[in-house]
Amino acid sequence: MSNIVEINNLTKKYANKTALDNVNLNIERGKVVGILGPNGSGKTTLIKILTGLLRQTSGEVLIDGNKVGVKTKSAVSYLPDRNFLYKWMRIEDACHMYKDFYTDFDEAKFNELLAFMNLNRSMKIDSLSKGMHEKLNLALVLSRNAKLYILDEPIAGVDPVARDQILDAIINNYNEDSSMIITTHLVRDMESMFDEVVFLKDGQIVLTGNAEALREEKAKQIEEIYKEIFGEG
Ligand SMILES: Nc1ncnc2c1ncn2[C@@H]1O[C@H](COP(=O)(O)OP(=O)(O)OP(=O)(O)O)[C@@H](O)[C@H]1O
Repeated sequence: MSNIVEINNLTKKYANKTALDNVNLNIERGKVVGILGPNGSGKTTLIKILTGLLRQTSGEVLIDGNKVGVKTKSAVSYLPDRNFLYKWMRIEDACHMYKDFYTDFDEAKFNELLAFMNLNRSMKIDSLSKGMHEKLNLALVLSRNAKLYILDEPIAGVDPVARDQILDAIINNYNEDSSMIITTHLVRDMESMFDEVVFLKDGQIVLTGNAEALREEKAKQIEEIYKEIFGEG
């Protein structure tokens, strides 16, 4: 089984909106895949189906050969696009929560990542800035020894210094035996990380391929291809 993710004819409809329209996608093990698209293109819907937070309307999703469920949830380490920690906590408590929830949580790695992010265990969650929150959340998510990491908009809304730190943490802590899916509309900052890219427009994949091959074929950066597809300046 070489694919960590297999998505066949996936459709998700909300009441009067088709958010994903017959999506087919395979993701090979050991790859970093960028899911690229502007607001409303269906990125979060796709991620929520992969993580089991939402049910599809039709189609099939397999992670590591299994339908999304308890087994796949334990194989996936997920960074949601919003904060998931309680305000009363200190970083210390967040660490304990993760240790209790996930048997694959590596506390030593977490401590290393905290130091790298200039955070410490006694800090209170409600005193953290948005960038600090994002760094903490990422430190928690990357400290699991998961088969698949899913990061939803990991650098949205953080300043350039925090952004660089977050990108370095992802690059330095990515283990080549695992796979990573990252959604973003901040393509310029992230494109060097991607092995594969998937352009999602109005719930459909309009272009996908190896990032380097696409750059060569089109003689353009991924960012320029993105602008061409989505018409963003
Ligand atoms: N609970 C919901 N009920 C109805 N429509 C929804 C719901 N959630 C999302 N949608 C719609 O589905 C489409 C895809 O939304 P989704 O959040 O997946 O996009 P996205 O690419 O993640 O956007 P963003 O970058 O803004 O998070 C949008 O048109 C959105 O309005």
